[in-house]
Amino acid sequence: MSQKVDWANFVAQTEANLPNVKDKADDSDDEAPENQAEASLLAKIIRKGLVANKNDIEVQRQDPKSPLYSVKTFEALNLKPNLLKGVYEMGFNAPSKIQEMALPTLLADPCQNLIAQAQSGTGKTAAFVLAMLSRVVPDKHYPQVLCLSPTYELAIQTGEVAANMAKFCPEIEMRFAVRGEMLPRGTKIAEHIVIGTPGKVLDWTKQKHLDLKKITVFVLDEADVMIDQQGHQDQCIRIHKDLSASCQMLFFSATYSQEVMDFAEHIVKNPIVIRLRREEESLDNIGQYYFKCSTADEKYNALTNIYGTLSIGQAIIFCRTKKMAEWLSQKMSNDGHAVAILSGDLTVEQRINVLDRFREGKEKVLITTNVLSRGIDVEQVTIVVNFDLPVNVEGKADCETYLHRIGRTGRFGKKGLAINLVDSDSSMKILRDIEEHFGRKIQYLNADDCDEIEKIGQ
Ligand SMILES: Nc1ncnc2c1ncn2[C@@H]1O[C@H](COP(=O)(O)OP(=O)(O)OP(=O)(O)O)[C@@H](O)[C@H]1O
Repeated sequence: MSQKVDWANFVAQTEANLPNVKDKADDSDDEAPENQAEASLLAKIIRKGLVANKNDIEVQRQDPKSPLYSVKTFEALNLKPNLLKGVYEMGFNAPSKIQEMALPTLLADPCQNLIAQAQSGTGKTAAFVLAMLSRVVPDKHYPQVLCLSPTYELAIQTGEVAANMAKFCPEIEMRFAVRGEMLPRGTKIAEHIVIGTPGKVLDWTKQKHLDLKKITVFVLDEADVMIDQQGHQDQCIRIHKDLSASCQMLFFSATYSQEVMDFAEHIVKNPIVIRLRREEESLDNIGQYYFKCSTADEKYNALTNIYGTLSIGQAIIFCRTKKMAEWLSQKMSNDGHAVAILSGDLTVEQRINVLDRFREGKEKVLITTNVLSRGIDVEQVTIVVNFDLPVNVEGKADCETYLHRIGRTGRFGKKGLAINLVDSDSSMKILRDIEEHFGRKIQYLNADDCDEIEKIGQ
């Protein structure tokens, strides 16, 4: 996994790819406007929107309203020299706003508890991983840091970030507590950092492999879903109860409902609360559009029409259910469109394999469910498609999940696109509710109205 944001290279690559798409789309405009117009228009939007400004990140760093704005340097944040080396090796030149604001609290002595919210892709993971690595006392050979993630994939990704950052700290040892990891009876974990999912961690504490009493730093990533979802909530509360009173509690997420925030403040003693910007503002970098279709088949056609554009960079297509993801992937493959699928039905090995291939760019278009809606960081994802809009158990708009899904693009100051496919009055209503929730218009992508689209793309 590449941690380095190489904007210039990405722009160069994307621009190198664009003429083909444009040529193809322009030709098709003449010959088959019905079928190709959407692809052509999308290509224009991408040209204008995604590669508009080569110095974009630097410009954002100077803008006090940007999540990348920061007046400090990593040196000023008092990191250990070998950690600092690791941070620079990852290509991080300056901290983002959440890193600048959270790190003094994360590293404070005596320890401070923290509940932090900052938008997707602005460096939260990097911030808490730095704290985790900074707190380890290497010559004490027992688990001192526990980090919980909601999914297998996210736990592995966090471990990879930690391993990259600790490149010059070979004395720090880590272990994953995730599905598929087995320990012989009687084994006591001796690694300093344990990163895992709540189910496995609980399992290992019950079997006495893992002693939570000596944990000094507890990180809850995607804290809102961990607190809000019944299964996770029970497990997290049980784990939390076994931690010592002096353990530092660090909660991170891009979204918190008021209820979840109240609960978090109830279980975390005297926390510092950092909320960088209102969640709706985190949509700044992501152009949002929708296609209006009449039937599910039309949705499928719209998707295949823009397939060429999706694979300019990389794209993630979200479906509501595993069954739908399966159906879509099968149908697209049968029709000659290369796609990969990642759903909860795959084995652990298959899931890792698919994600690795996607990260390496061997797969351009990935179909998935909400299992990948949070935290997954793949630099080249330029477009997110909601084949189905996200809904909660009551069938109403799930705005948090929408934000997390589209946050798979537009990461660390980059531009991204979110395309929503709407096929019924009820899905139109969900779209309108999402618009209202964030106070943002989701633009109608009208294949017949080029002028309008040209304006949107600017
Ligand atoms: N200071 C930095 N300079 C440059 N790149 C950075 C910096 N901090 C993080 N990044 C990169 O930005 C991307 C997003 O960071 P990260 O995954 O930490 O975001 P996040 O806020 O945890 O996102 P999410 O809410 O989706 O979990 C990653 O590719 C990461 O390597």
